[in-house]
Amino acid sequence: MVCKEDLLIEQVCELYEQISSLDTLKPCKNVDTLFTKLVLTCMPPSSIDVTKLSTKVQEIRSKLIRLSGEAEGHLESHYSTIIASYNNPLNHLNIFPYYSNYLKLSLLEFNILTKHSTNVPKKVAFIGSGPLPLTSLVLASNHLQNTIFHNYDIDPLANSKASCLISSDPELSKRMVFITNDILDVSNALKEYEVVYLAALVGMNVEEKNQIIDHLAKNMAPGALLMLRSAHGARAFLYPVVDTSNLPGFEVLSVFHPMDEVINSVVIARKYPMVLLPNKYCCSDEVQAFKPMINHGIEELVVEDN
Ligand SMILES: C[S@@+](CC[C@H](N)C(=O)[O-])C[C@H]1O[C@@H](n2cnc3c(N)ncnc32)[C@H](O)[C@@H]1O
Repeated sequence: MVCKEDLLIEQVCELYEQISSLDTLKPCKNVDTLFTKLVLTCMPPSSIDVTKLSTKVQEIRSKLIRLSGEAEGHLESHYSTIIASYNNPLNHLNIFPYYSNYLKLSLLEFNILTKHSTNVPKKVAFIGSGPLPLTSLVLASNHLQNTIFHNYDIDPLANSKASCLISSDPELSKRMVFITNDILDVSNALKEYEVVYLAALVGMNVEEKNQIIDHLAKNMAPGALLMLRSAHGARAFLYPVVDTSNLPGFEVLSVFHPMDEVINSVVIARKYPMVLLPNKYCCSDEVQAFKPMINHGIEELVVEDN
C-alpha cells in the first residue's frame, strides 16, 4: 500500500518533470497552472521530513526550489510593471494574486516581532526585497508608520522597479530606501538596524543560507532581531529550510509554522549581546571562564574600565 508521503513525493516529482520541461518560467497559463498545482500539492500539513529523502529526490527538491524562486521573481517583476502603470500604483497592489498572503504574512511577522520587542524599530533592513517589495510596503503602511526601511537587493532592475512603484507616494518615498548590493558585501551598515528580515529566497540552499546567516551574525548589532523565512513539511519542496538548531551567534526566540495559505514558516532570533566584563577580569582566569560562552554565540567579551 502506497503511503501518503510516497504519493506526495510521486506527485511532486511528476510536477518537477513538467516544470523543468517548460520553455519559460515567465507568467503564462501553463506556468501558472503548474505552479498552482505544486503549491496546492505541498500546502496541506505533512509529516514529511525532507532531510530524509533519497538522494535523487533531494536533487529534484533543490532544483525545484530554484525553479520556483525564478518563477516567483518573474511573477513579481511582471506584476510590478503592471501595477506601476496605474496613476496611483499603491492603490492597486491587490492586482498581485498573492497580495492577501503577504498581508497575512506581514501581520504574522509583525505580531511575532512585537511579542519579542517592546520598542518600535527606527530602522529595519529587508534583504531580498525584489521588484515588488510587499513586506516592507505593508509594514511601512500598516504597522510601522515611522520606521525607515532599507531594502537590499542584488538585482538593480528589481530595485529600479520597486523604486518606481514607491515614487508615487512622497511620504513612503522618504522612508523606503532601495540599495543594490549582494548582502554578503554589506557589513558595517548592518549594525544600524534593530530588525533585519531575510527573504525566503535569499540563500537557495543550506550552504548559501548558512553563509548569509553567519555573515549577519558577524555584522548585526548585539541584541538586534533577525526575522527569517523558512519552510516546514511538504512546503520545503518550495522554499529552503532554515536549520533553527544551528544559528551560531543567534538565540532562536520562536518558530511558527502557518497551516493556512501562508506558505513560509517564520523564525525570529536575537543576535547575542556582548558580554560586558569589568576590567578586573581582564587578565585573570575568570575571563577564561567566560570563553566557552563565545562558542555558544556570546561572541564578544568587552572589557570595560570600572
Ligand atoms: C524575488 S524576491 C522574492 C521575495 C520573497 N517574497 C521572499 O520572501 O523570498 C527575492 C529577491 O532576493 C534577491 N536576492 C537573492 N540573493 C540576494 C543576495 N545575496 N543579496 C541581496 N538580494 C538577493 C533577488 O534578486 C530577488 O529579487
